Amino acid sequence: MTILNTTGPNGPGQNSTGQTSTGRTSTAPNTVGLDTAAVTEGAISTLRRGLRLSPEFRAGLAGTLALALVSTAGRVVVPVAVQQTIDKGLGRAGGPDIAFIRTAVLLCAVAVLVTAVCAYLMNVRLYRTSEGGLAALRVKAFRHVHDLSMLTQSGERRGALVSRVTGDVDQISQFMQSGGLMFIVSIGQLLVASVLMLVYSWQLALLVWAAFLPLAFALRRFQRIVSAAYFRVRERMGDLLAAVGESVVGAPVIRAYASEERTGAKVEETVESYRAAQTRAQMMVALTFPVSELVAAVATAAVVIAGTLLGIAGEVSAGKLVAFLFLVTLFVSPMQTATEVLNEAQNAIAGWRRVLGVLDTVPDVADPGDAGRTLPRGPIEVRFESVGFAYPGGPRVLHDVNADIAPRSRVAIVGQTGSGKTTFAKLLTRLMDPVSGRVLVDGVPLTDVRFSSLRERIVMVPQDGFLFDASLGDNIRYGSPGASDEDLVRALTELGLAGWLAGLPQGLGTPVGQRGESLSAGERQLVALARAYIADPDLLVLDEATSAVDPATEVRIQRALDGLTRGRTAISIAHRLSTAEAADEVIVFEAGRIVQRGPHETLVTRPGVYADLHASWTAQREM
Ligand SMILES: Nc1ncnc2c1ncn2[C@@H]1O[C@H](COP(=O)(O)OP(=O)(O)OP(=O)(O)O)[C@@H](O)[C@H]1O
Repeated sequence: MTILNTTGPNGPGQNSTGQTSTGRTSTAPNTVGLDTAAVTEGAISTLRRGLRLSPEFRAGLAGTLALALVSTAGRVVVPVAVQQTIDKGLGRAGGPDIAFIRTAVLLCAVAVLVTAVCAYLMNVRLYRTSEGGLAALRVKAFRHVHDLSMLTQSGERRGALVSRVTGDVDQISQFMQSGGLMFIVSIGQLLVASVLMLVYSWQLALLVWAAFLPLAFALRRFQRIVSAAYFRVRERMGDLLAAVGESVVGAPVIRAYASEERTGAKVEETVESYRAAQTRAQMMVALTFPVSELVAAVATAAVVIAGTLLGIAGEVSAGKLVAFLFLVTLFVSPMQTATEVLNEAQNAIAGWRRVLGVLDTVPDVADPGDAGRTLPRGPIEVRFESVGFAYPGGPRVLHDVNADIAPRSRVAIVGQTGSGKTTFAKLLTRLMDPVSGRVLVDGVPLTDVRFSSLRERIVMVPQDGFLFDASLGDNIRYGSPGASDEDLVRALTELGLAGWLAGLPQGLGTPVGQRGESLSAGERQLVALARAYIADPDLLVLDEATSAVDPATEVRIQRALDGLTRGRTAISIAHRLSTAEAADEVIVFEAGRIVQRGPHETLVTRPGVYADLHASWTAQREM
């Protein structure tokens, strides 16, 4: 089935057993809304799952880690050189050994150079790997969004959905490229400094660890609080994007009703919420800076005092004590950057959770895939068997709907607003699955038909045929990507639209503008009909547009509709009296039930819902 106003083909994401790309099995096929289970998941588990899902991030990690090790090992060269220079060069029994000092300085210079080159190479590798991983993650998340049903998508505001695929992935990017880098270097630095400290003086090493151990534990606990704060930040960003997006898309309505003030206030509210959440999170992180500074100062003072005492007792040489002070600085700086890394990591994990929230969401309308059936070509027969439907969390809106629609028949669906017509059409095109009963096409349950076959055979033309910011020809071609310009011209001619095409300034090349704004409402409908015609489906589901058009366009639309529906099964949600009159059969809905069906001529003579609707249509037309 194809909804001709929306997207291209669905991307992969779910297999025939109902598994998502993350490997979770669906336990609630009717679940809608994005998965929020990840919110309660631990940081490490999120990180692990995220990395498992994006193996690209791990590509060449061993090489990068080796470079990180060399570049961090190089950092201890200076303290070692200082220690050697003092103890062996300057403190030699017979006076300073200049040759030794020169060699030590030279070796030190070479080591520093090697360290710098390794650090550069490590950066380059990290950037390459992380950008590759992020691009793959974006594509994966985007494709999965398209696998989700309309119902799931409508549970999440569009802007927030966009933010999950863009902003949230960016947060991961920042961590992978700077926080992650700092993380690797910091761990390496901590290890190397610790080992050397142990070699120089185990007593002083224990002293430094004792000073920092409580801080390490405190940071671990603190991480959870910061994590929750950053999750709120990401949520507020989603709200902000949704509000801004809505205000831009709805700009004409906002202007028409002079509600700029109200809309502005709403957007400002989301900006303010984002600011408050971000400030709160950053203030928490900022608190860790002075605390770690304090601990560093205490550790340095303790080393100076204890080191001096050990020196007097002859257990530590002057060179080792000076080198130790260098090492304490090396040990302290990862502790301080840990807060920064924590900041980046929490942000990234919050982002990752939201991206995983998309990927974890099981598509509730599943493609049977290769296990599914392919429908043969030819006019389609439709059958609704005791179909019931309720939107998530809502009451039943369709009750025990039974209907048989013969191949090639033109059926008009009519009823008061809210009576269930669109819901009926959505079930027929498998945008949603019934809560009870089943829908069959050519005797095959819709749930057994593979999406590719469904899209080929069934086409839905919604009321507001969405047009992409491309040429008229390209918009029509969405119905059949391989169609040539000649095919398009032939299709338009067969629909009686050759005159209209000839009147357009650039013919098929005419740009339609964003959402087709350069065309009139009637012209947009013509494009939607031509798009459906070129797709050549066997079952057409038309949600008739309600927008008023001029009489000439009305005639064109009617002619195009006749051409489009000829020889196919066509089910129209009729908003026009003429459609119901011209149909082979009319199905009348009231409060989610089919209350009447039959030809217009019969129904119009019987007292009932249809006769009442017809009377009010006729009265309107005569006004
Ligand atoms: N996405 C949704 N979530 C919750 N309830 C919905 C949703 N869409 C429709 N409904 C409800 O389902 C019922 C049937 O709606 P439906 O859109 O099928 O009516 P309709 O006959 O097509 O109306 P209209 O002629 O105005 O388009 C209504 O009560 C409506 O409020």
